Amino acid sequence: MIKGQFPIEKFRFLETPFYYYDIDLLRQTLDIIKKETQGKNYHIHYAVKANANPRILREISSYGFGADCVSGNEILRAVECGFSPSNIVFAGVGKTDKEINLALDSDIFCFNVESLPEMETIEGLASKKGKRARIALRINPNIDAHTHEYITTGLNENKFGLNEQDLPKALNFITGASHIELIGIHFHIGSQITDLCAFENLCVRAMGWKHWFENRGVRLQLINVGGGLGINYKHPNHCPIANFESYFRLFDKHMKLNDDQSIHFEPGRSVVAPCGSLIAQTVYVKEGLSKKFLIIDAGMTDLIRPALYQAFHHIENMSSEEEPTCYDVVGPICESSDTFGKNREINKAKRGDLIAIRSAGAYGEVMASQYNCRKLPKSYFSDQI
Ligand SMILES: Cc1ncc(COP(=O)(O)O)c(C=O)c1O
Ligand SMILES: N[C@@H](CCCC[NH3+])C(=O)O
Repeated sequence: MIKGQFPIEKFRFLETPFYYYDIDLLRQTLDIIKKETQGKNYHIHYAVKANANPRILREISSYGFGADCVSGNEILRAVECGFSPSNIVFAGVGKTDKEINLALDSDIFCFNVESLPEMETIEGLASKKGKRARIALRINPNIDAHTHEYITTGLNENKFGLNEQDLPKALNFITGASHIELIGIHFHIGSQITDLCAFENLCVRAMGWKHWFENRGVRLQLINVGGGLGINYKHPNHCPIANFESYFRLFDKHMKLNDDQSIHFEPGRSVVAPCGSLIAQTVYVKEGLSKKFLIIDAGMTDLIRPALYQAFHHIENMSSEEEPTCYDVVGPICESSDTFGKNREINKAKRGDLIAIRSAGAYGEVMASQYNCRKLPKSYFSDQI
């Protein structure tokens, strides 16, 4: 841990557990994304699902970026927090009529369509309103993203997107429809992708589909390559920002588009994960038969990723300078999977010590639950405490 990185003295007055967001780090990350995409035909739609905290959303929207939403409520939240509807894309395999109507009334930029029946529904609802909806077809490219099986999305077995064999039917329907306009194609192959080769494969596949459409007389305005860029969960202090330079350079190199065509990106985790930490307090240090348990007051209800995907988060004891000791770090929830880390070397702990679970800014606070009648965690920001 970098000394002085967290305002521990201030933390002592706050009820734990809570999320703490480093706003400077978030801004540094957003600055890099802006720098890497400026002057190119690149558009960013931040994936709201990763963190929908209003303060975080306002920071991101203030950079002029768009939003990628996956529910009607995310659209409402994004607009409330400063994102322009004309910069919102709407994905999801189960868009309801109510959500589609909301998106049509809000005049969002584009629906990322995931099935033939969804496309027919959008056509029908847009027709009733006398509107024309812009759509991009989400294609399942059958690419292995080499990430955890629960967060891979672009394989044939996954529920997302249209399969190759659906595309002629989709195109046929669009040709005869007067209330939808096909403006692009969309992909999202998975999350926490650290092997950039997966994105290279995606570029090759996307260019293939672009030609497929062009050969059928369809000129696409955009290719949306989704999100998925991973971060370094092991070393949050050494690598606090995702490798955006290499990521965007890869698309510069492999996507050959015309001047009037653009690439859209939907990063989530890479934008917000590093800036968030879950701060907890040590309730007990318990000697087990063969191990020591560090029992903290945060649980899987506050951060479910370790329980759900065996995800690794770096854990540190902010209150101790003593020699590291090996602990299983666990929460108070009545589930054995309520474990944040096993066999972790952490500075020797005592009751009351403050513990930081790092890189928790994405899919942390948004996935919190109230199981065991727990309170939802609060959030604090580096420039406000
Ligand atoms: C369609 C879509 N776009 C973007 C994202 C954001 O992905 P990530 O947080 O990995 O960047 C997701 C989530 O995996 C998604 O499902
Ligand atoms: N919630 C997952 C990622 C899912 C991304 C959404 N498709 C995580 O914590 O890693």
